[in-house]
Amino acid sequence: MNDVVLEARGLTKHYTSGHFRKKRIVRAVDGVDITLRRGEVVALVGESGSGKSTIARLLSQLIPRTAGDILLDGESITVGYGHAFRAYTKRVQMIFQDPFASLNPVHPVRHTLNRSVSIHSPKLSKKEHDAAVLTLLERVHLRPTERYVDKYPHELSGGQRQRASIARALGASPSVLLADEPISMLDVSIRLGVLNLLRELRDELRIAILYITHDIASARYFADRTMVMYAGRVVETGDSEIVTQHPAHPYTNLLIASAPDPDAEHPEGRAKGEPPSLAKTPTGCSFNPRCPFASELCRSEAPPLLELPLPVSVAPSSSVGSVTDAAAPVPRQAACWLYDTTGRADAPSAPEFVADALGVAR
Ligand SMILES: Nc1ncnc2c1ncn2[C@@H]1O[C@H](COP(=O)(O)OP(=O)(O)OP(=O)(O)O)[C@@H](O)[C@H]1O
Repeated sequence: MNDVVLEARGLTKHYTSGHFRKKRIVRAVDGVDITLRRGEVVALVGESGSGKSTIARLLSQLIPRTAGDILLDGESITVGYGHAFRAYTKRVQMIFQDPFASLNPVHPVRHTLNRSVSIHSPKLSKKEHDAAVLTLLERVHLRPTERYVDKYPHELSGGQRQRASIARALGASPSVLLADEPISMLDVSIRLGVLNLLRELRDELRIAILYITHDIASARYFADRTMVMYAGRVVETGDSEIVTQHPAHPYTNLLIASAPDPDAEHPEGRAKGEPPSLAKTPTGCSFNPRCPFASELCRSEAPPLLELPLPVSVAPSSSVGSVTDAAAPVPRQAACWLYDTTGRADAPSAPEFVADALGVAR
């Protein structure tokens, strides 16, 4: 069974800024491949400015792409506006960081959900329509639904507002949710509840979810697969447990090492050093100025995404269960010359964590 719903190949977005001779090209997203499957959460992790939100806007077709292809149910699709855009939006919905962005402050929740239901299911009777609105609230656990339906956004807590905006997105019965930092503005104590709700939607409605976050620890908890982005490119991708427990790319290592302490006063956390300007990325690997292991090769040539073996400790054992029953292992890749197997003399020498990432006994 092919579970792929939404796919992007070579997704690229370059912004032009400045005028005349000072014109600069900002390479916000450069040649990114993403596959979203039914009933699966993919986390897109990276620092501010790495291009995560641009990917969400490209996938939702809110902005045009510079290059690359987007496929919905295997068919290449570019929508401009009008009917084609509305039909696409019905399948691919966005959830924003700030729930106020999708809830009109001057209207009660009922108004927002009425609109969502009537846009996406215009043929319902009045009774069916009203029931659909309450079902949406039930779906996001805003109970008793009769009470929440007449609340204004300012009468709801941050978590309740985010639940209402998720209900609004569900009004379209989407196949894909693009969730851009859906919990980062919420109180730490209620973040887990919202992630658990999204997980329920993944399992019960089999929705494909792209979860955008700067918090790699939450990716481990919530996502099936994790993609790490740096300066507009994917630098590591694989099963979330493997990427977060046996990171392969030096940048993923840095992100994990600087992961926020949840009890800290300012739990945002920051990796040491600064990401490059996307208008003037370094030659070779974009991460090389911050990388303690960079060699001459890293400074001169950008590494491709290289295929990595699964660590022995987590690789599925062929002696357990039937091979045909097992889900296909998630491919694991890193864009780093540390994993070059062609034996180039100018390649970097492997630090200790590489052995762990490759599953070689230490
Ligand atoms: N409309 C625009 N015009 C010019 N540059 C832009 C535009 N939108 C985004 N950028 C640039 O593209 C890069 C990627 O931005 P993006 O918002 O996708 O990153 P992000 O990883 O989502 O960061 P954050 O977590 O802060 O939202 C940044 O350097 C940003 O300044």
